[in-house]
Amino acid sequence: MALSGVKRDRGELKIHESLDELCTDLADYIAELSEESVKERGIFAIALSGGSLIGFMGKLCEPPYNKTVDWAKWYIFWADERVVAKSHADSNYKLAKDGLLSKVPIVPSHVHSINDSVSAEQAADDYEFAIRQLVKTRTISVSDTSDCPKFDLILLGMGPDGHVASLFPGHSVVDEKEEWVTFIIDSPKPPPERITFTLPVINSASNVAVVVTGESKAEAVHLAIDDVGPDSPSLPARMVQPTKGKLVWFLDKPAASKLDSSQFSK
Ligand SMILES: O=C1O[C@H](COP(=O)(O)O)[C@@H](O)[C@H](O)[C@H]1O
Repeated sequence: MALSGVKRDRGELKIHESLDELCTDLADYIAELSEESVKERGIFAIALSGGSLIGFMGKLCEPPYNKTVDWAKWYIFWADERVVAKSHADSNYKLAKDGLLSKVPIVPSHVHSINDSVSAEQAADDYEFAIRQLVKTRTISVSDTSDCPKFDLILLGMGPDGHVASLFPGHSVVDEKEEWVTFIIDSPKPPPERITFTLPVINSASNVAVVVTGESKAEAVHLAIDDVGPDSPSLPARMVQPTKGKLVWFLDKPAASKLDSSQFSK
């Protein structure tokens, strides 16, 4: 690993020499959290994102992880989803199914995807309702500081504009405080209709990992992590600040290339 450090208030930074190294480190991290969570409460409730993230999780489908991870204890959710058919190329569910879920022995009834046959608003309401039922049975834990669900792990990607899940910079959805799951119908990145976890839910998780690669995202990484002062735009990625949970950034060197390394504490 090129550099690993802790940045005050911005969590742990893991900067990798290569994508292969990042993928191995990410698989180790997820496998360890799964083991801890299953030991502690018999369940691992994990929320995925779409985009490049799923490809980076590919090593979980290979030895040793495909045999050592307790897949039967996994419950799968999505931190954001596009409101398209599950068979559509833009579907985050399809991406995860093709790249991960179909390759490991996850219990089909543990996979909680959205209702894709209703409006974005209804899909968000239905998804929040489903999560509320699973919080009642403690399949998903509950935060002790808010009434929010406490996922064992939420995995996020980040766009070059600094969006995470489907929380886009300057969109009112970023300010949503009441709902657990909300919707947008005017996403600046296609497709336009999406549902997304809100920041209170993301920030109530036990663990949040943000996985970012490539030079095109270096400026957003800098704005999301460095001490940039009050006049800089506050990106949704910067608002990812788990209240009690642990935040880890998985970066490659190009994505980390604009970080102010003098601000690192090793
Ligand atoms: O639209 C989305 O974009 C982000 C970032 O995707 P990436 O391909 O640039 O990694 C993703 O995390 C989110 O889930 C997705 O809906």
